[in-house]
Amino acid sequence: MTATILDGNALSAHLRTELAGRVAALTARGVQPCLAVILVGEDPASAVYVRNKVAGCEKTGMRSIKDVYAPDVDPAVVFARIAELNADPAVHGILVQLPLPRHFDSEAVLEAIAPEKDVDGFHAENIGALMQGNPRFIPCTPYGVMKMLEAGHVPLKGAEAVIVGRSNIVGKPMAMLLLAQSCTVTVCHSQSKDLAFHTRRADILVAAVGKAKMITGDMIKPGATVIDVGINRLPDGKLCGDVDFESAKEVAGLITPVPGGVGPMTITMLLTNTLESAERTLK
Ligand SMILES: Nc1nc(=O)c2c([nH]1)NC[C@@H]1CN(c3ccc(C(=O)N[C@@H](CCC(=O)O)C(=O)O)cc3)C=[N+]21
Ligand SMILES: [Mg+2]
Repeated sequence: MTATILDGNALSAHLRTELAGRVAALTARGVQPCLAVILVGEDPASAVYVRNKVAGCEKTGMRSIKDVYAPDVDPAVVFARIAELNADPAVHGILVQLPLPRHFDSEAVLEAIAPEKDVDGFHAENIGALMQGNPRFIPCTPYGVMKMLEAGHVPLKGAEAVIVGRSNIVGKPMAMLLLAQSCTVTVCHSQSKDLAFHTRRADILVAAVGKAKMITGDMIKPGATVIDVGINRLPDGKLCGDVDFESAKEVAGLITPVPGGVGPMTITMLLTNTLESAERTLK
């Protein structure tokens, strides 16, 4: 038996059709959702992601603003622009693409974004609200993973969930969301002693480490749901995940591909957060 694929492109297309309807309804009431994206520097992968975000806005009827700065820009210029976007009532979401160049204090940049426009969900206030079980914006990648688990009818209550990776962007918020759904959650990381011992116990395995193909079939419990958050570019230019898809698909019950899995869902949830931010302005 080979695993059933959880198709992030198909689920995204479905969700974005629903979003477009809500965007049209809100626009008819005089509020067109608007996302502002700030990109500093010319990292080609970042440029692709930002282009996908802007295209996602266009296709769902949202407005977008894209500000691109030179890699050596004075951070004060970016802080001033964030302040301007914070104060602009026509802007509902602000995203500063990460990673930022080294002369930036990334944390300070994220904290400068108005929490009610922080559609990434990275501001300390929003992370705190998520931890308390009262989220304002759920970080887009873990939010997309939860939607994929829902679409796959994956049972969560009491399930053993193992997350590999402890980043602020994926691993930590992922743990909070799965915990809120009553999974038993284990978070593994680079210092974990016997990684395979943990991963083999997982009913739900989330790989978010950034190491190509590091999760192999022998590390997976038969029938498990395997969610691959990794996006690694191989020397030949091809994208691959943190999971070795070829061996994993022979063991897993459900699996997400790369590309076409979590990546497009991340953008779909960004659009969702932007729409919801705009909807809240009418409440
Ligand atoms: N402030 C901020 N927010 C982010 O959400 C954020 C960020 N910074 N920095 C970088 C990461 C990465 N990320 C991706 C989004 C979409 C795809 C995506 O669309 N992937 C496609 C393939 C795209 C390609 O061809 O490269 C796929 O997996 O099918 C990937 C990665 C958002 N990030
Ligand atoms: Mg990590």
